[in-house]
Amino acid sequence: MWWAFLVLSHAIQALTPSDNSISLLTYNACEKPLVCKSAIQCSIWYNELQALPPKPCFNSEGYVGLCCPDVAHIKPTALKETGVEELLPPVQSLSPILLELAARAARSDLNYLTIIEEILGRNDMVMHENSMARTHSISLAPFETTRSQSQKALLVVSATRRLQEKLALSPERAGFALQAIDTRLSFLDDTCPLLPTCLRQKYRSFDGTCNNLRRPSWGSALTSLDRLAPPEYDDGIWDPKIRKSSKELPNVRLVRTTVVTDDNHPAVDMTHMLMQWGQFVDHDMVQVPVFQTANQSNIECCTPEGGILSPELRHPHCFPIDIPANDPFYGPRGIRCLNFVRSMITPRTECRMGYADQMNQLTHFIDASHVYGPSPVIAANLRQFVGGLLKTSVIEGRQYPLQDFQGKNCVGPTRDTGCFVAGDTRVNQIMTLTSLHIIFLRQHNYIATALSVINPHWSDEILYQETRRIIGALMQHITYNEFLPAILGRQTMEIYGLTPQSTGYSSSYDENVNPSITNEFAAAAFRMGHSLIQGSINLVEEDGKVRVELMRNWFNNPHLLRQSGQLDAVLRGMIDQWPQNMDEWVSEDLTNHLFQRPKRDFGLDLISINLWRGRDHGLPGYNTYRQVCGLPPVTSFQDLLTIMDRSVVNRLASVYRSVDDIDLYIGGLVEHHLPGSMLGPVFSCIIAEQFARSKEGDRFFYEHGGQPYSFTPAQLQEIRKISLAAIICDNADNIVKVQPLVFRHPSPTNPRVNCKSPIIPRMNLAAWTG
Ligand code: HEM
Ligand SMILES: [Ca+2]
Repeated sequence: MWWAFLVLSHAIQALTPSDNSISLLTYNACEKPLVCKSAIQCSIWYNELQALPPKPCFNSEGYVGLCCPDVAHIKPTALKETGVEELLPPVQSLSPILLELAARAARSDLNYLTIIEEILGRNDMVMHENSMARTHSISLAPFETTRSQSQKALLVVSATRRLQEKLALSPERAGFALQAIDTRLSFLDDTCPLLPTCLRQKYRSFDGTCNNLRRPSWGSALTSLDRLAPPEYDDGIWDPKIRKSSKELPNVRLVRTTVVTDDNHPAVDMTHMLMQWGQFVDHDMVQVPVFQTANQSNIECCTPEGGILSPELRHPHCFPIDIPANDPFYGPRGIRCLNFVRSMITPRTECRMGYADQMNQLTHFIDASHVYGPSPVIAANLRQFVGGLLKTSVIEGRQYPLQDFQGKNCVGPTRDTGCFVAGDTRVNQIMTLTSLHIIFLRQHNYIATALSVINPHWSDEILYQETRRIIGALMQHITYNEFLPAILGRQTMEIYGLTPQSTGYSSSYDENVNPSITNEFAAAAFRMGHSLIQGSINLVEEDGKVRVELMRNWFNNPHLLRQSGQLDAVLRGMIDQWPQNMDEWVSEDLTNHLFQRPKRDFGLDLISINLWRGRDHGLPGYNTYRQVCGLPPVTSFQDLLTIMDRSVVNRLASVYRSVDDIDLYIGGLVEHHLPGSMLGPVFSCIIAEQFARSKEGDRFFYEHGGQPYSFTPAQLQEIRKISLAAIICDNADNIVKVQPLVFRHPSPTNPRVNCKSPIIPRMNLAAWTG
């Protein structure tokens, strides 16, 4: 074992009180194969280090660090693109007349949809302004450009359904065999997305196009999610999955109330900031919008009294969640329906007919699109076009994101003072998330200003783009260096080639790896973060006094952050408070009170929504993904006893008919964790595979060398010094002490230190002198 080499001398506690004053004369060498690294550079080994008395040392630059192993690398294993042709059944010879008929019928289906929308609109079947469903729809609203893309996919789906009817194909064959038909050959040629022409630009495009020079649309905004396993739509094409082996699946709310309860099981080694980073990076990676009507109204599927709208009054994209009459929470309140609108779909880049795929309206890459915006138009609105800076609003001398005084997307006092505007529309969802948007905005302006001093000759454009490139790299570095090791554990990191290097370039860019977000990641596995959320948010004042706020009172209401000292209180709270563990216990603030409106005592249920979203996307069940992940499938509930707690298995068995019916989300949520990880094997596999493709498939990934515009080795070393701790120290209003690894709870290995301490290194931007 590597740690057998550790020679234990000083305890780190001895260092912390006077950490600024340690003389370099007390330099400690590390015994090989250990090397002296700052805590942030040893984040990946945190679990092992914590089990041992720490050995402080000074690295060559004078930073106080820990003796840490030099990380070895294992070959990455992201799935390679096999090429559509290899997957397709032999091309069928369909007559051009049949194809034309199907295409024309599809166009009339779409016209029919417009007529239905008109009639529903005229009859006032629209969503109430002040409803919890409205708050939900804010999180999932399409951009203006999104709709036309989705209309194209609706045409392809309709034409596929018409062909299915005509040819009397089974659902199994319809979704797959019809992929053999290229829409460009079939009077649907206008549904095929145009490919951009690419130049070798130094900077990422805003919409992610031209990252892959051979496949310019890979990973770009408005393209489809990829799949690890083929969908199981009810009709094989796009109808939601409502049964398995001809038997109806259990009601999702019943699954949620039977299996998921609210109980306090905190992860005491971690902090709530871990949860919050998860959501922050998620909002860089994926947003699947839901349908709105042609005039951009939100779709309502429930009656004002809480029942399900009758089918003739319901929009065709409604997929309302049915609440059992005897539901312990909603039952007594007379609520029998939770609003749910289907996810938008988009044509696949290969322009094939066949089953539907959902759309990601963001760039799939981790590129800080949530800071800058996922399109040139959105990005331009957020820029000052002076000095490389982003626009801000200044409140009592402090920088905040822009405010939208017209929009009515917030509740509480924020409704009158204006919601914040950032590169992602979910910025106001919960103030802990908003606080990260604020400090990343400030970090951008801080770096742009520093670069303008170093390089007075740089134009606004160069200052902006160079800073944007650094911020994108920081997002990636914090995610791979601090966040993923805490979630996945070191072993999974290494198996999937996710471990950041300590020096040099990575050579893992592979133009055959599709960087797209997978449907399994977005609609199930990464929603594991919902289990980490604390229903109460701690706010810690400068003097250590703690105030507690219930999350249910703060959805889309970030006004508190405008008040002096409150941004710091939220940030201090997050690096102090534990998160909940990833398991079947989830806070009631999310499972009964999500987006609760003022003066109400109920909201939505995020876990039911997650399960329903999986069925909306046609995701196969948990057992399928055991096989996708190389694990043996289970054949009975008995088999699950080695994988989950007995009480959970009993509860699953009481709602699901067969183990094959278990939804991916609930199965992944309740698995026993892998050693050193917060996740079980199936979620680990889906999440690690995603981050492998997000690395290997991203030409601009910060560690990649060999690209015409890779960071220089010196710049890369500076980026490697950065931690979320440093970003908090530099951009909060007045936070003076943090632990170096903010996702980990303070401990002797990770003690709170002064922000100015050399234990928390900073980038030296002189490496960008140009
Ligand atoms: C207070 C915290 C959070 C709230 C209120 C929240 C709420 C939501 C809501 C309402 C949705 C849309 C559900 C749907 O209609 O399908 C969603 C989606 C999602 N959430 Fe969260 N979430 C939170 C934290 C997190 C965290 C910590 C993570 C991950 C670590 C996460 C990952 C995701 C993912 C991956 C999606 C799917 C995104 C998409 O495909 O568009 N969330 N969340
Ligand atoms: Ca992105």
